[in-house]
Amino acid sequence: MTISVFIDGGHGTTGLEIRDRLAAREEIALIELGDAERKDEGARRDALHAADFAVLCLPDDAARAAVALAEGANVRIIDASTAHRTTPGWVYGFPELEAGRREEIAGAARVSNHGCYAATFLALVRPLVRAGLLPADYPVTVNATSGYSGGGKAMIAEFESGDAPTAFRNYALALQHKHIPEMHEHSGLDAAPLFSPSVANTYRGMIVEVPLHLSAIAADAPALRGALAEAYAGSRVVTVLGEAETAALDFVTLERCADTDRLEIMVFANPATGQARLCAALDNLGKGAAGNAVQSLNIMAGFEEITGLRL
Ligand SMILES: NC(=O)C1=CN([C@@H]2O[C@H](COP(=O)(O)OP(=O)(O)OC[C@H]3O[C@@H](n4cnc5c(N)ncnc54)[C@H](OP(=O)(O)O)[C@@H]3O)[C@@H](O)[C@H]2O)C=CC1
Ligand SMILES: CC(=O)N[C@@H](CCC(=O)OP(=O)(O)O)C(=O)O
Repeated sequence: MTISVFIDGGHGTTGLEIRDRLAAREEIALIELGDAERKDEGARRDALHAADFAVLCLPDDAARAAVALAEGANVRIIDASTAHRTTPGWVYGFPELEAGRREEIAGAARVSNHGCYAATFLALVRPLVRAGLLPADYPVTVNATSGYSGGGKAMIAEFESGDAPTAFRNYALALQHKHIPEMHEHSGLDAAPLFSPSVANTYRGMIVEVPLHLSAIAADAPALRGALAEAYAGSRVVTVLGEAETAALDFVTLERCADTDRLEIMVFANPATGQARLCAALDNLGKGAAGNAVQSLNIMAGFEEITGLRL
């Protein structure tokens, strides 16, 4: 079977990454627009109406407009933007997050790709809330660092301007960020987490950490690790490091999963202090964006789920 795929925003950071993963695949025919046409509404409408699948790699407002342009077409859409991540009628496209989610993605006409920070956070927290190990009323804090490609073309240009502004900076200091609604809604937590993101002067990669006081949750590290391992058993994309593997680590680098589509989870803990750090690493452009979009496309089209992924 051959499917046709249009990447709207295909010249942007995420769009090019998805193109990289799809271009060589015989079962996929890409519908591509040249520089003169790629922002032309008529050309984009035609492409959206001609394609079996469209992947939107656009700013939020442009993604909403693309969905309107696709009205009346049979095209099935994966939106990589933030626009539809908590929108009724859209499936939250994180296949590993819930039992049955793959099947929902497989049958969906509208799938929203998860946010990069949100996916990494949810991968850590959602199985623990579901298992009752992390009480829904626990006041969760999320510390996260991204490579600068997370900010798209504009931030890449800023960091690569030849006069790199900084090695590392925090942001979202007004305690608002576009990923918080999906982090809250899909975690099962009562309250929104306190999200503390930062960006480092390296192109790609991400680490997300959730610190926990074990005395407040009545679960120890083996129980947390066990629940996470059970949640992702059999997945080649989301993996949980065992106790010995974790103990051998002195640090986790931002680049740990860079240039891959993997998401790796580690549970660090000290029984003497009763403290733990849930930690996960991925590539913001890999499982955080393009890798996950391709995984969802594979599921929707009935292809082997990990075809084209960098594992
Ligand atoms: N970068 C990342 O790590 C991640 C990004 N995302 C999401 O993916 C989406 C794309 O992000 P990213 O690739 O980083 O952004 P970029 O800025 O790198 O790319 C966006 C692309 O969209 C094009 N574009 C803008 N408006 C229109 C329009 N009206 N019609 C057609 N094309 C248009 C831009 O054109 P031009 O080239 O002329 O500027 C650009 O090529 C965003 O919603 C982002 O939130 C999701 C997860 C991670
Ligand atoms: C470093 C940086 O600026 N990152 C972006 C988030 C990455 C991204 O594009 O988020 P989506 O997954 O929602 O698209 C930010 O904090 O706004």
